[in-house]
Amino acid sequence: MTQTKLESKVLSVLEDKIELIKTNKGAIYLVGPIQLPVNLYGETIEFQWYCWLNCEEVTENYEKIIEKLSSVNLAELQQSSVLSYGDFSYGDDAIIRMHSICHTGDIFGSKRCDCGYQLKQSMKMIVDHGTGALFYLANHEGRGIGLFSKAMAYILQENGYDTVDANESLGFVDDSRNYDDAILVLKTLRSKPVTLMTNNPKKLKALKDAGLEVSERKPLWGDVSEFNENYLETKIKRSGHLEEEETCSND
Ligand SMILES: Nc1nc2c(ncn2[C@@H]2O[C@H](COP(=O)(O)OP(=O)(O)OP(=O)(O)O)[C@@H](O)[C@H]2O)c(=O)[nH]1
Repeated sequence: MTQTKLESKVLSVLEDKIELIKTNKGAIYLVGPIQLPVNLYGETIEFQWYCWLNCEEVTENYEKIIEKLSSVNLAELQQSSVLSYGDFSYGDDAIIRMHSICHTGDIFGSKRCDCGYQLKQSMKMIVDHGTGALFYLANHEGRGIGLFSKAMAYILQENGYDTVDANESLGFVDDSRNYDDAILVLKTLRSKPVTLMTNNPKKLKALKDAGLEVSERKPLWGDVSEFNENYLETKIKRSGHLEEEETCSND
């Protein structure tokens, strides 16, 4: 597609739904909220959906950004998004999840990990809680190694390596995920404390280091089977994932 001049109606409809968030590498353009009715365990639940795009260009002239979209092959890249539920900006008590994309677990329902279970269960916990958000982090595949390298890591795991050794044997660190952009989006959407659903202390630390108040952590274990028991055990023994529920201090 070629770059075209926008109709004024298109611009006026879209620009109210775009927010600029400055980063140290440029900007995040956050678009939303968009109504998203979701089929969650057979029930239709109304979420609010936002998506964001990272750009080096920083401008409040959104026309410049929108006009470029058709000439940049965004489908070849990954964009992250967030589903919010209830009064996420102002509700006193909100529960959130920073979910790292897992093509095999989230989409195919692979039982080699617990990701698909965690995704659905966290959405259910948000709805049960009444207010919350699920951040779906699209640049986190394979703990940051990407899908193709994860396939390689799986082959190594079929040959006796655990998750950590497999990543490291391919020249990666065990976990290279970064939460900075998601945290900036979270801060834009909400300033009050949050409860975090995770077993991973690094996610807690990332939020606290960014000055966010995390009032509580909710663990998210489940869907244990013969296919993922070694993977789950490696998370606790080697990656430092936490087993028990606990209240977080904010120091
Ligand atoms: N490299 C690698 N990544 C995996 C494997 N299985 C799942 N993943 C990825 O691991 C990420 C999820 O990380 P986990 O360690 O399961 O969990 P976490 O996100 O650190 O912590 P929780 O918040 O408790 O889920 C996703 O990006 C998955 O794609 C694997 O065998 N090897």
